[in-house]
Amino acid sequence: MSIVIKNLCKSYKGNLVLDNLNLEIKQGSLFGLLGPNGAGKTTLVSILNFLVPKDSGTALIDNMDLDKEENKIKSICSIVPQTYAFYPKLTAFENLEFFGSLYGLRKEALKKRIEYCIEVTSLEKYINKQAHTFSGGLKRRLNIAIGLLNSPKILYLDEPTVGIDPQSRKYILNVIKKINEKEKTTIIYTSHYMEEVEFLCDEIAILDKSKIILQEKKENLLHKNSIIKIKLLDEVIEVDTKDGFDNFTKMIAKLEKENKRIENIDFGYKNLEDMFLNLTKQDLRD
Ligand SMILES: Nc1ncnc2c1ncn2[C@@H]1O[C@H](COP(=O)(O)OP(=O)(O)OP(=O)(O)O)[C@@H](O)[C@H]1O
Repeated sequence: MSIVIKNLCKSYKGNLVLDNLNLEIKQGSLFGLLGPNGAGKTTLVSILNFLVPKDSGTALIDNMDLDKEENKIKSICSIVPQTYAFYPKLTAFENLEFFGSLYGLRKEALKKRIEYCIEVTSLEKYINKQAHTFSGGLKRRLNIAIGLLNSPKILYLDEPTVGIDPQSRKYILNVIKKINEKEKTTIIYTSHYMEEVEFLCDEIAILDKSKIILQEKKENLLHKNSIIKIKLLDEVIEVDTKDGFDNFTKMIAKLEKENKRIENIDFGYKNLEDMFLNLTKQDLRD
């Protein structure tokens, strides 16, 4: 279930949020969408889920046109929003039953799907408790369980680990990995937590100032991280240190022996966060 976005534009009252945005997400990908506050991540995800209208541009979801196949697209997609999307006074089970019935699930099919969603998110002990009594981590898990009810082929998760402790975060990340691996669900994951995205995603894009400023496979990004550039007077030597620093120390010794003068050494980005801050610059966003 691939996603192909072309020249997507969106403004809110003259404030340009998405400017001719182009993006491709492959089927089965665990795709990390990063960006500073206000970059437009939620707007993009909301447009793809018919929650916000676009101004112009096209999007194909599994080869279906966003402008023409709303119902079919809705039937294969699901969004787990940043905010809690359930009724606090209902129990977890009642919430799942209610939202499952909105998807047209009935009787045995509904029961089976609810059981699956409860199992994946380990909510067994809490299904008869009212949702407002849940901890932050449990609320997030219930949000995800609801998002899985329609067996989505594409699942959008908008900052699903905000405000929860490291244990719950780790648990939720593993749940998401499992869904991607077992059900081959394409996952679009927005987050501010770089280490989460580094752990979870196989491809990463950064949205900043209304454009995609980087899209790369994670392995390529990590490979770039391991490259040290030694700048001489008239050449740049790249040393890959992914297997350790032996190559680097050998190269330095060789250059010394050859009496080559080193002008500068660029150690690259320390990690994804370092790269993110470098690319999006460090100024504070509103
Ligand atoms: N309904 C709206 N009306 C007017 N402006 C909006 C609306 N929704 C979002 N915006 C503005 O659009 C810009 C992008 O917001 P959006 O929520 O899409 O960004 P984001 O990348 O998801 O941010 P965050 O990481 O803080 O959640 C922001 O400047 C925001 O203030």
